[in-house]
Amino acid sequence: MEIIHVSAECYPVAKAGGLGDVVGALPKYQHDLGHVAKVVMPMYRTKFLAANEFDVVHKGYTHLHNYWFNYTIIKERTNKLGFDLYLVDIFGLLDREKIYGYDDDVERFTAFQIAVVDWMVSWAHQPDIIHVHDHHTALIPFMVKYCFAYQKLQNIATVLTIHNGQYQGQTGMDKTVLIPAWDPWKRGLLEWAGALNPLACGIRCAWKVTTVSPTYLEEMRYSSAGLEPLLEYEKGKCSGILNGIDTVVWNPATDRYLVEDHTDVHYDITTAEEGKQKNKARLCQKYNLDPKKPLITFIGRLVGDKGADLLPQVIEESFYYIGRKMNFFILGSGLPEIEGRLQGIRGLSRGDYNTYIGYDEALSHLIYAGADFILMPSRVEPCGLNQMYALRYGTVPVVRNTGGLHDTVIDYGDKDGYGIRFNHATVGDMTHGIWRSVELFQQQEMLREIRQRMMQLDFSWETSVRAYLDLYDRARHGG
Ligand SMILES: Nc1ncnc2c1ncn2[C@@H]1O[C@H](COP(=O)(O)OP(=O)(O)O[C@H]2O[C@H](CO)[C@@H](O)[C@H](O)[C@H]2O)[C@@H](O)[C@H]1O
Repeated sequence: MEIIHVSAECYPVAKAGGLGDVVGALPKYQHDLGHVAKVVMPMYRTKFLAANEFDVVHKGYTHLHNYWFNYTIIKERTNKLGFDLYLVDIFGLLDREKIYGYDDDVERFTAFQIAVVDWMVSWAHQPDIIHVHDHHTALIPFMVKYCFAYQKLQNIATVLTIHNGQYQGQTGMDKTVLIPAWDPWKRGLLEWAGALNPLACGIRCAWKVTTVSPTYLEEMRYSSAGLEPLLEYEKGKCSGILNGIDTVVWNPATDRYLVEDHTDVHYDITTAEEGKQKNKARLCQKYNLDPKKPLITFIGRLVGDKGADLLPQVIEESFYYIGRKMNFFILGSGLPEIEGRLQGIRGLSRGDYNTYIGYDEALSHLIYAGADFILMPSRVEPCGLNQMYALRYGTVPVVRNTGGLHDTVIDYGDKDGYGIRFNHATVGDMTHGIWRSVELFQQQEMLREIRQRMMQLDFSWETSVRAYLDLYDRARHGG
């Protein structure tokens, strides 16, 4: 099968979160099973671009309403990522350092999608599947079906994966003029709740829709930022497929970020205790924390969906009610008020709290390796990768029982369990989770046993990749 993934992110080219991880891994595993998997993404000005060699494969000229633009498609020369990588360059729109966050993001991602389909129309052959990811690429299923210029592509099966349904890309209906001439009778497919809603449009127009865990699909039917009735209506074509993790990138025995001049800080299941101690010592030394106390961490976007707004109060209350028995370390960036509060409470630290505000891939790997616990108090968690990375690195996930966290973490109090689960994204529930972490840390023998159990778990792409292939087959042949 030939599968074209269209995405705004792909690790290691450009990543802002879990979307990048998934699009950097899934095609690789599809390729390993003998399929042709291609990734098409915008050509941002990232380090990857400067550090690698590319060939120009296509040049085109098209338009975004009355703005005509040239675009260029370049292909990474060596296929070093394990799949064919294509980057779309549009001068003045995509040639920026950051992925998101510009005033003209609607125009940028619409132009990107137009360039992708315009290029595909010129192909001599047709791929079997166009797989789009999240709202930035979710207009493509509509465009190939109803834009007059792209009719040649209308029989290609389209699949939309929802990595996070909270972000839908809504904008004014006036922006529909940006989409090249389309069947006016289909206007209703673009509109949801009075706005142009690319995610809702993708859910309606894609041949199949997936969410990144089965539980999240269930949850979306009663809580999905306004899309509930749509998910209920379209449930026949939706399925939940749990993400896997890239076990080559995320392996404590070979992790390229775990390097310390001349000291081997890698570890596997047989050397986990010692290996984690060494990484913890490095982390604690660097950030002025106490390696004798449990190290409880958080990595992620500092937004309400991740429960990050609760962290400052939880940390303060934990110190007050449980005592200074633990360290906290937070890595993240997001809403300025949460960043500010987390930085503000650094004044409370007695060598047991610190934070790094920003995005740092290498530091995140050191945290998975060196921490004892990772906190995920998410209000919404479509799948969550942090807990799966943590499990592979022998770090106990302390999670709210929701979405993909429900599907991947069993409380250590239950049969064959290994994590700590709590039910509500509240300060009380989280603080109780922290208290249980501190208690568990004091029972070192049990913690060792749990660590062994966690590190044996298999969250590789193996199963999920087959589920996607099966879904593609059903999309192509009906069913
Ligand atoms: N400041 C920082 N520095 C370094 N690394 C950082 C970082 N902040 C986050 N990361 C990294 O970004 C990734 C986060 O992935 P998640 O899947 O947990 O969340 P995200 O909400 O981005 O993804 C969405 O898509 C994914 C993929 O489908 C779903 O798992 C998830 O539930 C959904 O919300 C991890 O690799 C993490 O280490």
